[in-house]
Amino acid sequence: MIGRTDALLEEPSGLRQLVFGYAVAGVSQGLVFGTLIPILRALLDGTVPWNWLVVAALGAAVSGISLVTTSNVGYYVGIEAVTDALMRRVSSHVATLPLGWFTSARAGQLSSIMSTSLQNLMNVPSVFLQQMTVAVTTPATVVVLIAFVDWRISAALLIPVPLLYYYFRAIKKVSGPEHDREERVNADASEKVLEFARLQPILRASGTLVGGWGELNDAIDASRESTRRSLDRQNAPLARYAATVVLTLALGLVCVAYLSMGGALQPTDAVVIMLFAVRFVEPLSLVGAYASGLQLADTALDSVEAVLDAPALPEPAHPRTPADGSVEFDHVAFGYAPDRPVVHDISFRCAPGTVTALIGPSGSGKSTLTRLIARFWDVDAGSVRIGGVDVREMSTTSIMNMTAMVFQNVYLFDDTVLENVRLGKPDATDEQIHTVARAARLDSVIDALPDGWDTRVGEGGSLLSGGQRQRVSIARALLKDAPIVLLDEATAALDGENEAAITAAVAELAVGRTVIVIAHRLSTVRGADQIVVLDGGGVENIGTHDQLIGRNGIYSDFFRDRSDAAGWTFGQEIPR
Ligand SMILES: Nc1ncnc2c1ncn2[C@@H]1O[C@H](COP(=O)(O)OP(=O)(O)OP(=O)(O)O)[C@@H](O)[C@H]1O
Repeated sequence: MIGRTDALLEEPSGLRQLVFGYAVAGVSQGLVFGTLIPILRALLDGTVPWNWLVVAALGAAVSGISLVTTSNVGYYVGIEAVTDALMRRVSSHVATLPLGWFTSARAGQLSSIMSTSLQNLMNVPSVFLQQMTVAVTTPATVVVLIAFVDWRISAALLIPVPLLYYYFRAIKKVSGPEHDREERVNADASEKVLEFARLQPILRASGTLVGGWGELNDAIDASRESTRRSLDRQNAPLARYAATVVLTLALGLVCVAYLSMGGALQPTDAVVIMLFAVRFVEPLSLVGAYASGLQLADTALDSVEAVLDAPALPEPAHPRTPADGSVEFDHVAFGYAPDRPVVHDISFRCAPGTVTALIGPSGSGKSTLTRLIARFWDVDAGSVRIGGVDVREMSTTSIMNMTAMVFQNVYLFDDTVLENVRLGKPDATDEQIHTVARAARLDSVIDALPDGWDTRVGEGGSLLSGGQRQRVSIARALLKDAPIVLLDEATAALDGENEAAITAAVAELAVGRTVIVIAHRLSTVRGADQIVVLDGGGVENIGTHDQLIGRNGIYSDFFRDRSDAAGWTFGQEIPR
């Protein structure tokens, strides 16, 4: 575990030094017990063993001081050198990962690493490592000291040790997958609780709440079942370990009794060694329980390792600068899983300052294409170019500077509206923010808010409506003033005011910029400079509204089959 932690941190964490400090405490504790033999012998001879008493006092002092100082350093190592340093490593690595890595499952995984896994590691240096090291070094010292009196007793005590080690490994082995399973099942249950809270209006309206919500009940049952199963599976090796500890003590005591009956052991020595034997097994009995804790720390390191192993987005050695804001797909193929392409042989060009509408049935690859432009993932074949430069030859900063994204389900920070817009350009003045707010038709929203610009938007922007959140997102994009805008038009039914405001705001956004829009509204599609119709991950047709209407294909079928197209939304409704 220590080696893995040091490897993950790429520098020594200080855990080895801590083990050394705790070992000094454990050995000195064992030596203090060892002085009992000469002390008792001297007392029975009627002398006061001052020298041994001094040794015992010194041993106790060394043990106490090293235990206190090492565990104090352990707190520091746990908080700063391990937990904090790993959090920083994870955060800085995550910042280099492709945006496509951040699925909602990964976000949950990341949050669980930062909150639970790394917190589990925090106590390892000060508590767990201390208990474990002392529980091993004290009995080890005691057994060596017993050997000075009679080696056969030490041998008897050591016979079951390999068995103890075997059961220790067995407990650790079974608890590994169980911890993983428990972590997954508990994360799922927490996710379901959140979903249950969010879905309240729908669940109540549909009467699904009678008898509880099945999915939540199932998740809670699975969580309980997983904990029960985990305890069950650890129970057998734990019981075997405990029985072996008792066997060790019994062997030691039988050996002492045998030797003292044969006269090989003085009665006083026999009594003290019996005490030693008890002292030998006492800490060992605790070690079994530490196996599960050690595995918990290993599981935490596994999750950290999984994130750190995710390959960073390769940055070009010599980044190139795009000539303009054009976007071009050149025979692009891409799939989320190897050998399962989601889009294939995609080729089209969006000239600078034009609007391209992407339409097509659900799952045809519209979102995937917009995200490939911002290099959420790298293509499997072909090339995505911005201003004539392959995005893989551009620095991530340059791609981010060139593109602004206005997607559905806009996430806002739990801060004021002003600060949420400012994110588009952190050094923007309030005046610049007010100007883009007017263009994004956000000013009317601000006027109606209780504290105007200083109104907090709640977690994720929950205090604003979907349409209002999208206006904030458009204002951000306007403030950023990137030459390329990737837009996913809202599919949700918007009220008249939001609909008109967003249409006007998008029109502002389109002025002088290259816009690639996943279009759901007829007005957007009609007004686009080119419409790219996708089907089954390929380009089915490209042209303007007038051109496509005159050709056979999905687009003209759509208009022919429906007489009143004005109120339709594209996307899911396009027939195959
Ligand atoms: N992160 C992902 N991991 C794996 N598969 C994905 C991922 N995102 C999308 N897909 C799959 O890729 C295919 C194309 O999805 P995409 O979201 O690009 O289509 P779309 O045309 O935008 O669909 P919609 O109109 O429903 O949003 C679908 O089969 C989808 O299930």
